[in-house]
Amino acid sequence: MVRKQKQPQQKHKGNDRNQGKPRRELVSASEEVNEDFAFGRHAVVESLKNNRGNKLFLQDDLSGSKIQELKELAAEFSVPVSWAPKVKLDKLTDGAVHQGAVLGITPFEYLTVEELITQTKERREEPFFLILDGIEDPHNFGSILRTADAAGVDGVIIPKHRAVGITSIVTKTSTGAVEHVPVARVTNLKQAIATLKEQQFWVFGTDMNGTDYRSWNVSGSIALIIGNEGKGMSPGLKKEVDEMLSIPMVGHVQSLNAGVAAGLLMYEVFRKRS
Ligand SMILES: C[S@@+](CC[C@H](N)C(=O)[O-])C[C@H]1O[C@@H](n2cnc3c(N)ncnc32)[C@H](O)[C@@H]1O
Repeated sequence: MVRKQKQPQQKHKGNDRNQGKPRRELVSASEEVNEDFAFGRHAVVESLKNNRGNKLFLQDDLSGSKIQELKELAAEFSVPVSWAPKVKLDKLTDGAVHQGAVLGITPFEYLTVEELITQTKERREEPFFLILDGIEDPHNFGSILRTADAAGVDGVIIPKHRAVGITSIVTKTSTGAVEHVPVARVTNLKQAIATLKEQQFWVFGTDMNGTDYRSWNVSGSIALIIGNEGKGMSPGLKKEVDEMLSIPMVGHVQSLNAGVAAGLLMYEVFRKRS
């Protein structure tokens, strides 16, 4: 396949650093339950650094250097700190593991596909996007975002309906990668793919009957589609791709976990482009 080159450019989200000190107060955390939250230390740190924090809850019987670091970061970004018992933090996070740190955050800002393309092309000649065709499990999505950040993926495109968005579990599972990987959310993936093709992207699908991914030509601007955990890729989208790819399997199971398949494929691009 002939692949087109793009001009280098520049990036998206900025971190507005505010000054100031956190207020230290002991509160009832239940007053904040209607907010979006990030929890787990890595996720909290990354959300604070990305200036999305509006109130930090720390477990009142914890201390030490990690808690101190969080307090200092909150101060740097003018985020008030409240101390709450573990049981309150458990309530805020629905019993999930929060490591003593829960941050009230502003809602995640999704991009449009057009914004994603424009922003990415400002800094990358040959962008690599991931398209998630109906990933429903927040742990899969979070783990895919974590690998996407590690492997240098330029952006992720998700559908608005019948798929998980950026929830607090996704944020936690991504260990903060959600603050670094731009995510576009669209009402129609077919339309998004058409937009990518207009911009000279090569679009690749995945299932068990495609070309061996080891012979994948990853040059040019590319987008890779990962299918739903149960149904795989929708048949309508398979018709839109330039090529279907498969990861060979020699055992007894019928397919890999979506996050594992996505990880192998993301790192194949990384390996071939490095
Ligand atoms: C659990 S699989 C879906 C299985 C589904 N029953 C099917 O037939 O496609 C979820 C997604 O992971 C990716 N995947 C899993 N195993 C794969 C493999 N061996 N080769 C390529 N992609 C794979 C595909 O994107 C697939 O849609």
